[in-house]
Parts: sequence; C-alpha cells; structure tokens
Amino acid sequence: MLITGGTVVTATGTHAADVLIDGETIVALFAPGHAPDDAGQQVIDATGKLVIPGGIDAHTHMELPFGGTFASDTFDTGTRAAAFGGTTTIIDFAVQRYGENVLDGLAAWHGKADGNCHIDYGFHMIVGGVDDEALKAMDQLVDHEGITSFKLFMAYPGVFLSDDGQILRAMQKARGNGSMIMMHAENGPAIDVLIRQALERGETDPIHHGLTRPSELEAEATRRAISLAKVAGDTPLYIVHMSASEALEAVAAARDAGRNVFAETCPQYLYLTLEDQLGAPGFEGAKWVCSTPLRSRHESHQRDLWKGLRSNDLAIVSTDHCPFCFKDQKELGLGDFSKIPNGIGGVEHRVDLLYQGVVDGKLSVERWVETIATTPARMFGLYPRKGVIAPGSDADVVVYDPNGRTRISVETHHMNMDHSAYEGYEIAGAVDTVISRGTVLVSGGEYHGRKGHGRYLRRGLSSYLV
Ligand SMILES: NC(=O)NCCC(=O)O
Ligand SMILES: [Zn+2]
Ligand SMILES: [Zn+2]
Repeated sequence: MLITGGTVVTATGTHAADVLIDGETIVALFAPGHAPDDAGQQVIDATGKLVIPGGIDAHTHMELPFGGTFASDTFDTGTRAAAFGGTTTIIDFAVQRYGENVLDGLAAWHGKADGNCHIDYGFHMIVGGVDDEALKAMDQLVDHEGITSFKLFMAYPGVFLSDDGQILRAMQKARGNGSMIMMHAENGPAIDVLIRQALERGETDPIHHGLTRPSELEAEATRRAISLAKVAGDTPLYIVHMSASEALEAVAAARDAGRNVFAETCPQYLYLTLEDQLGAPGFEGAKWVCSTPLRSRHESHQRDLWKGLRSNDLAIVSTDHCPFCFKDQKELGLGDFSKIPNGIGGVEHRVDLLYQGVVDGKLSVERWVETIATTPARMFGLYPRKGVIAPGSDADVVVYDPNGRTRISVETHHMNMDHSAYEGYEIAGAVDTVISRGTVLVSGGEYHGRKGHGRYLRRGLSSYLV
C-alpha cells in the first residue's frame, strides 16, 4: 500500500512524503513521487491531507461495572467507534476489586475483549484492593502479562479507594518492578462528607456532583500522591483525568523539581463546564456527570489546561471513555446525584476535538500528534511499534483532512450512547482514512473493518521517564 501526496506529521516535524506499507508494517518513506514504480498495489491519494500515526487512547472503560450498571460500549462497539474517530489503539482498564484476585480480574477482562476488538488494545490494571497477594500479582503482570501500569483510587471509598498505606506499598512495588502508578486523585472521604451534607439539604440535582467535588480536593490528593511517590523512591506517577488548575500546579512543580510525575487531561475538561453542561436544567446535567468533575467556567481551569498541554505539564489527552445511556442508566440517579453512574463517552471524538485546538491556534500540529499518539505510546511501553510514522512501526495511519468538517451528533456517532456529550459541535477537520496494521478500517465514512481484527498488546516498560 502506498499513501501518496500527503504531509506526514510526527511529534518532531512535518514534511511531504509518500508512505510505503508492506503487510502490517511501514517499510519506507519517500520524497514525494520517488517511490519505485512498482511500489504499492493499493494507492491511497492523500493530496492536501495530513498523514499521522493512528491515535492511541490510553484511558478507556469498555463495559466497566459502575454504580449498579455497566458502561454501555462493549469492546466491539467501542473499538469500532474509536476507529471511526481515528484511534487505532486503546489501553483499557482491567479491574480487581477489594477481595478479588488480580489475575482473575485480568482473565475476566481478556474474556470481554478477546476476539471482539476492531483495533489493537492493551490493559492497565486497576488494583482496588492492595494486599500481599495483589502486590505479588503486580510483579507477575509486569513480567509475564505485558501490563506495566496500575491504577489506584484516592476516591470512591468502599468501592475502589486505597488508603495512604496501601498506596505507599503499591508505589514501592512499582518502584521495584519498573512500572507506573496511575492515580485517580480526589480526596474521596472528604467528598463523601460533602455529598452527604448536600443530600441532607435537599440538593439532589446533577450540578451538586460537581459542587461536592471542589478543585481543592483534587489538588490535595494530587499533592499527596506526589509526596507518597517521592517517599516510595520516586515511583513514576501519572495523574489521570486532570481537571483543576491547582492540581496542574502541583504536577508542574514536581516536574520542575525533576520528578517522574506526569498527567493527562481529557477533552471534556478542555471544552465543557460545570455551568453550561452539568448545570443544564432539570436532570439533563446527568449526561456530564464524571469524576473528576467538569469545572467552573468562571475559574481559569480550561485556560490553564491548554497551557499545560503546550508546556508538557500535561503530556497526554485521553478520553476516559466511560459511556452510560441517559435512559435507564444515568436515570439511576434521579432524585440523588450521587447515584448517577460516573462517566462521559468520547472515544470517537478525541482526535477531532484536539485538532480543533490546532485550528484555534492553541496547539501546533506536531504537538497534536504528540499528545494523541506519540507520548501515549512512549509513556505506556508501545513505542516505536505504535505512535509514529517510521520504517518498522506498525502501519497504523490516519489520513486527516484539514479542509474537512465534522459535526458531532448522536444521530451520526457510532458509540453505544443515546446522547452525545458534544452534541452540535462543529470541527474544522475530518478523519478521512483509518488504517490499522495495513488494513483499511475506515475510508470516506464507510466501515471496512471487522470485529476480531484488534490484537492484545503486551506492553513494555515506559520509555518516557526522566
Ligand atoms: N471518570 C469517570 O467518571 N468514570 C470512569 C471511572 C474513572 O476513571 O474514575
Ligand atoms: Zn478515575
Ligand atoms: Zn477512567
């Protein structure tokens, strides 16, 4: 396959080149028009378009059990939707809950994903119950299962929360085996007090989900996680779904001190707000209940997050894709916001929404590629197999049309959700062709992929550490 006439964009530069793919692999880049005459039985004309590495969404939750229901995308529907949006790899979260066995949890997630994915996938492991057995299993996952990152929670007491002692022990284990700790940084016990008090006052609408999770409690947990990682011997620490300026400040300070501290944000925190979405009339705001929550438009969070993306204090944009339908799922919290399942779906829109940042002059085109593909690959042990257009890399390629237009709507999206968090958003730019390991999955809006094409990725250790 030869992709001709396009502008290849990588994290380090932009240049006109023709890309030659043999089987599943990129084998050569040629100056435009200089590929051998017999190269490429299949030619894709990318004239006027950008040729970028396939997107890597490092934070998704297909079929996650939460609040008495399950995230509404399966590995089948969710990875197909991801492909439509230019994402060719996801890293989802296998789950161990308190009292369960880590390896059983992993086996259960393989059972959900195996044979059902349209794009390649890996797993992080959520460790919801840190004990001697779980700590031993962490070594096994790193050594034998290709899982080199572990998510812990400072929120959700009684469900996923680890106390500081458990966190420290898991961080010490990660320091020993070279893996990364991912942290849901919110002070859950304090938040639970605020939730109880709000409900006692009769404050039951979705906006109170945000008001009972103040940014200071995200910042406090972020600072605590950074301290614990230091005590554990500078364990690599990655703060997930960052939404608050004060938390970002803490990460920036740690990074300035030379620490292995990293963070991601998500499109919802860059575009949506507490007042405009979570505060929508009646129960409508339930569509945007997620944790960390959307922040106030009267504060500086969005401006600071965009700045953090430019300065690399925010290294990655993931979606935290965790969709729930409004009907019957979000509605579980009618009359009590604390029972609304937490999560927003967006795996299909991340590449487009971040391209809007390029159009708006907030990110360079190279930084766009870096935050949506290259750094996720480096951070989570997939580079250079994924995340770059270079000879020897998997042929995961997106042809992106900077002159196209994308209108986001529940009418046209492919996620299994009965609403869109970004309904009516218009983006100047559009995914044109999506290739996964040399197979065209999407072209001209038509789907050519198949369930089962996606393979499990055994990941190595991060190559992003300082
Ligand atoms: N973020 C969210 O609201 N739901 C998914 C679970 C998590 O990432 O904490
Ligand atoms: Zn989380
Ligand atoms: Zn998540």
